[in-house]
Formats: sequence, structure tokens, C-alpha cells
Amino acid sequence: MASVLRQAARLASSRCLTQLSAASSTSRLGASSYNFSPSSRNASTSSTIKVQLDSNTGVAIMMFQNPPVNSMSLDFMTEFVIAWDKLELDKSCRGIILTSALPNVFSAGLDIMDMYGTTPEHRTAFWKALQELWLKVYGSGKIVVAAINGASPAGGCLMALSCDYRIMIDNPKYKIGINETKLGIVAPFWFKDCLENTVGYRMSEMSVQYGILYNSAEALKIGLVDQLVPEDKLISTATETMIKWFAIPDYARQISKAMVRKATMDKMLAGREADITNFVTFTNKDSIQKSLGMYMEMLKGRKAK
Ligand SMILES: CCCCCCCC/C=C\C/C=C/C(=O)SCCNC(=O)CCNC(=O)[C@H](O)C(C)(C)COP(=O)(O)OP(=O)(O)OC[C@H]1O[C@@H](n2cnc3c(N)ncnc32)[C@H](O)[C@@H]1OP(=O)(O)O
Repeated sequence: MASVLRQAARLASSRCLTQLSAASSTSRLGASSYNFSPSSRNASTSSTIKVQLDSNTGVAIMMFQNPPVNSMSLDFMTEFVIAWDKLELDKSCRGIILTSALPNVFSAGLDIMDMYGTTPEHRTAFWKALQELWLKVYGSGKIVVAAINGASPAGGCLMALSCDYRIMIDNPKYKIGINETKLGIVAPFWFKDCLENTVGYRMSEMSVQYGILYNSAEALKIGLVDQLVPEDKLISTATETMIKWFAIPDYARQISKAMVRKATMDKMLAGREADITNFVTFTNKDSIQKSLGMYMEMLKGRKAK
């Protein structure tokens, strides 16, 4: 245990958890001091990421607004990371709620058009941006809550899985899961690891092979999400949840989080270059390009019907 703690302490000062010590001011705010007055809000906005930080409560809401479906394009992920870094550096921010500014979709996952018919150089930059985004969110010392207000397949599900707590709108039309095989592609090991860490080995074994998308009730049942709420209660519940987490002393929580996530983080950090090569090689294949093209046609054809 002592060695785990030493490792966790080392992690706390490492690149991916740089905010651990910076944000370790303990429990500045309890639920009773919660005040969400509009005057206390800071707003910062890029074209695809909207951020509202309430410096009274320490809660930031990061909204995705990349129409039509919040697909994770290279541009979107670059803007995400810039906005994320700003919040990480802001000591008044203790927790971040991730949600969508668009109706019916949290995120459609990776932008298929960034993988289809693009150059290997483009796909290298694209995959690096995805790794970067994931390392930041998964490795954050802040409390991160996903407020899932719509469809959340594949990369969208990964984003939610990287948070500390997931709240989803209680609506059977919204689906979440790692559905890559349905597109004829393979979810990378770290998508699978995040799923397995959350729902367990057997469920992920079934889930990644079948490419299952779960509706909200099914997602709750298998533990893919933690809570379902009516649409009009999503952000208030996410904020209240965050305030409850704030009662835990930051430093102890952060070290505990780092301990639990260390193996998954380390695996990615050690395999980062190989993971990029795998992705580029895999998506260079004619058969994979064909699958992606057919999937895009299917999406567009579905709309035409
Ligand atoms: C040997 C091992 C090697 C390992 C190598 C690893 C390789 C791994 C590679 C990749 C991992 C992939 C991860 C992913 O995230 S892939 C993306 C998966 N996403 C999906 O399957 C979702 C597809 N979209 C939908 O199901 C729906 O769009 C919806 C439910 C999200 C929303 O439905 P609706 O509101 O009805 O919108 P439309 O379907 O009409 O779509 C509107 C518009 O948007 C386009 N679009 C949708 N999704 C995407 C997307 N992911 N990327 C790009 N574009 C998308 C859609 O085509 C429509 O376009 P339009 O007709 O031009 O308006």
C-alpha cells in the first residue's frame, strides 16, 4: 500500500495530474453555501465549446456546440483541449460538468469524415488530439460529471466514461455504448478498458463485440450510467451532485482517483505511439475505408428516407 501511495503521489505531480496539488484547497464550499446567482458566472466561448464557470461554487459547465451532432472532429477536439486547459489552470474551478448545447445528442463520437478519405498525416494529428483530450479528462484532478442529454455512441461514450459520474436523461430514445463493430471498425484498447473499468469484464466482452448501444434504462441497469433524471432536472442534478462531491477533501479524493486510474493511464502513456501507428495503419486499409464510406452513406440515406 505504501508503494501505491508513493506512486500515486508521484502521479499527483506528473503531467496528467498537474492540477492535483494546485486544486487541493479542501472543501471551500459545502452544499449550504451553494449560490448559482447569474452575477457570479464567468463565460468563455469558442466556436464549438461554451464554458460557464461559477466562481462562487467552483462549478464549470462545458457545453459542446458542434452542429449538427457534436462529432469529435480535429477542430472540435483542439478547441476542447484549449478550453479544458484554461479550466484546469483556474483555481476557482473545482469541478466540470460536460454536456451538450444541442438537442438530442451528447456527442455522435469521432467525426467519421476525419477518418474517411483523409491523409495519414491528418489521421495522425486527429488521433493525437483524441489521446490528448482523453488523457486530460480521464487524468484530471477535478471532479468531472457527464450530463448526458442525448445520443452518446462510441467516442461520445468514451467521453462520458472518462468522467467521475454519469447522469443521463431518462428517455429510451437516447442510446449510449461502444458501437464500433457496427461500423466495421474496432474500438481501441483504451475505449475497451474504460468500458471494462465501468461495467465489468463480461458485460464489456459482450458489449464491444456486438457493438451494443443501450437505451438509458439499460445503461443504468448495467452501470454504464449512474443516474437517470428527467430532462428538466439534468443540469440542476449534475450541479447538486458536484456540490456533494466538494464535501470530500480534494487532496485525498485526487490521490484516490489517481490510484484507481493509474493502471489505465499508464497503459496508454506507454503505448501512445504504437496506438497512433495502429490507428493510422488500420484506417489505411481499403476494407476499413470501404466500411466507413458505407456507414456514412447509411447515415445519409437514413435521413433521406
Ligand atoms: C487492430 C486494432 C486496431 C485499432 C485501431 C483503432 C481504430 C479505431 C477507430 C475509430 C474508433 C471510432 C470511434 C467513433 O466514435 S466512430 C463514430 C461512431 N458514431 C456513430 O456511430 C454515430 C453515428 N450517428 C448517429 O447515429 C446519428 O447521427 C445520431 C444518433 C448521433 C444523431 O441522429 P440524428 O439527430 O437523426 O442525426 P443524423 O443521423 O441525421 O445526422 C446528422 C448529420 O450528421 C452526420 N453525422 C452523424 N454522425 C456523424 C459522425 N460520427 N461523424 C461525422 N458525421 C456524422 C450525418 O451524416 C448527417 O450529415 P448530413 O446528412 O450531411 O446532414
